Amino acid sequence: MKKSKTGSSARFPFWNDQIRRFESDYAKLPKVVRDEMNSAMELMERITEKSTEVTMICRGFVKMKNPLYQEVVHDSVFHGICFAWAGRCLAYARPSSLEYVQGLQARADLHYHVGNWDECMLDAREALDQMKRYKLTDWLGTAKRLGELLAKAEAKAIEHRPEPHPSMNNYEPLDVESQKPPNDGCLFDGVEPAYNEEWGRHLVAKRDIKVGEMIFVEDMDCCILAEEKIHTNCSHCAAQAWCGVACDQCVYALYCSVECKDAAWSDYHEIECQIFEEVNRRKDRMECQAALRLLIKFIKMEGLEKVIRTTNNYDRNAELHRKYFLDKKSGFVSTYIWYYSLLDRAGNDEDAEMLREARIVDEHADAEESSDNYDEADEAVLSVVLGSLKPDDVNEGSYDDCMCTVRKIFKRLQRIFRVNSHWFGLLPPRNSPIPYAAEVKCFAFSYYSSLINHDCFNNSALAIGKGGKLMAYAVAPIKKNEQVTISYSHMLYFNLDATTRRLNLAQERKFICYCRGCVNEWVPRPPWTPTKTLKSNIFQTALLDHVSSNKNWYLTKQQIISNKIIVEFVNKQIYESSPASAFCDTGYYRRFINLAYHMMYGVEWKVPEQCHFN
Ligand SMILES: C[S@@+](CC[C@H](N)C(=O)[O-])C[C@H]1O[C@@H](n2cnc3c(N)ncnc32)[C@H](O)[C@@H]1O
Repeated sequence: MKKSKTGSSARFPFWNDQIRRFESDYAKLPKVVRDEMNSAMELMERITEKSTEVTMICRGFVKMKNPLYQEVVHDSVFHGICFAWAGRCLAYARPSSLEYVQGLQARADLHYHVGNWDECMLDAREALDQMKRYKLTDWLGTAKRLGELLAKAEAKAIEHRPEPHPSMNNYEPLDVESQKPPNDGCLFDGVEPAYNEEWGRHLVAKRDIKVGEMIFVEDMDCCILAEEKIHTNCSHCAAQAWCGVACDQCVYALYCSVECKDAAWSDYHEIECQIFEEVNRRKDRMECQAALRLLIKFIKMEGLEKVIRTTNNYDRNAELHRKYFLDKKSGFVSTYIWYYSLLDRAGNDEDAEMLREARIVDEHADAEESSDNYDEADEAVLSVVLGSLKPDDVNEGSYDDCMCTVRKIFKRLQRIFRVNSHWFGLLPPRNSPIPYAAEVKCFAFSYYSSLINHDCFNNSALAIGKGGKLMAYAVAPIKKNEQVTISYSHMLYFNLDATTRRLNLAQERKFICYCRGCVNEWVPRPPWTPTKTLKSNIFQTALLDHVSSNKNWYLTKQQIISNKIIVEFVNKQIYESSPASAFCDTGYYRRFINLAYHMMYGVEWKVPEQCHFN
């Protein structure tokens, strides 16, 4: 291992140990990977007093012993850990400190190393701004290095700006800075909500939609951060909040800007604030926090009494309210009923029975919503809400009745969040040759996204952009009148058979999947007509041997990733032409396999009956 210029071995003795243990592994790595690792190590050394984190990085590094990982995944994992570490450093350092600037610089450098030019420029610019703003003494020559890095990244960004794929003739790339929905509305003219007995509520394409085309962009109604993002991202819009502002009262909720802080305060945080920390400690934090925020918003809209009256009214005449099923927009009653009725979709009782028999759903799941189902933790939280929002005319006598209904609504909103919200990942670097797995950033809930059904070979994917906008974009061509679908699970990578996929969905999302892939093992056709099979290269020969040895018929992730031709091809087909990354999407991977098979053997990939998950 290259010796550090700054003498880090003395500062981080554990590193010597790692060097001894992994020198031989290291020697086997390709030079390019070694160089990258060395430069990343140097970057880490620049930031002092973070030895615990650096130790963790090295431990993570060490875990990657599997030789299969070395060439492709090793360095990406390593970089991933470094990113996380630089991020953490930023989160804990004071924005006015040089350490913070160095964190930004390290991250900018890492972005540069993995070819993430735009992000590199953003970090470098922010670091320079911070130095200027806080008049920091530049005793390390940081400003000069940042200036050079910025210039290098700008040059690279121009050189590497991807050409839109020819299939994207009419595609206008998304303006990531503003991400404003066109025509002042949420929905592009391509899709509309629909309802039928078979699929319940769903979205349907009104015209042919091309790969990469934006389907809708909308504001989210509620977003709850994943555990590991609580200290780094905005609690209101999920954006990164490195220089964020915390709530003045609880000092716990973090926001990316004063605008988000004010919006959260007036929508729900004014009340949530009193119990924020407590709710954050709960095992069911996500659904509890979401239900609480929605409940507070509703009560603030028209008052507690109206909420209770509308709920009771709906419960008595659920069928009559079907007219609101697709219409959320006109007034409190329809908005509220639209939310509240989300669970009442066309359901299959036999499925529910099967899930109960398999102990996938709790036998007492229905009792969950019963107003008698008394939970002390809920009670404490709800009494704070009622105490703050109770109108004067709710006297002591009717308080218990109120509490009963509020308890029921709270439980139901929790279930709605579990069923109708979706996870949103971080967008991986655009030009990265390595398909990063998506990192879950938040679970969010919005009108159109809550109507999208699942398909194992989904034709669209969701992403979250700056300003907390939720967007859906096509990852496969969508025909007029076809249902627009996403994939609900990031566990469905690759070649799982229908039974395994269904089990996974049943466990994660509590329903039995009836998508075309699960019902009759449908697989998508490639979007082009193959002219010839590629000449076999070393990789393909090895792969054929591997496949025909019959032990492992399937392709391993590493094998597919290693094939640069395919990576390049798929990049062109899907990734570069998409406004957001298709890598965070699971249907993408299955399509990837299909394309890979097509390119290598000129045949369509069929899912075998017996299959393993690698
Ligand atoms: C986010 S909601 C989608 C909207 C829903 N169809 C409705 O009417 O409200 C998710 C629920 O829709 C149903 N669903 C979605 N995709 C499905 C599929 N492929 N097969 C069966 N049910 C599905 C499941 O009941 C699931 O819990």
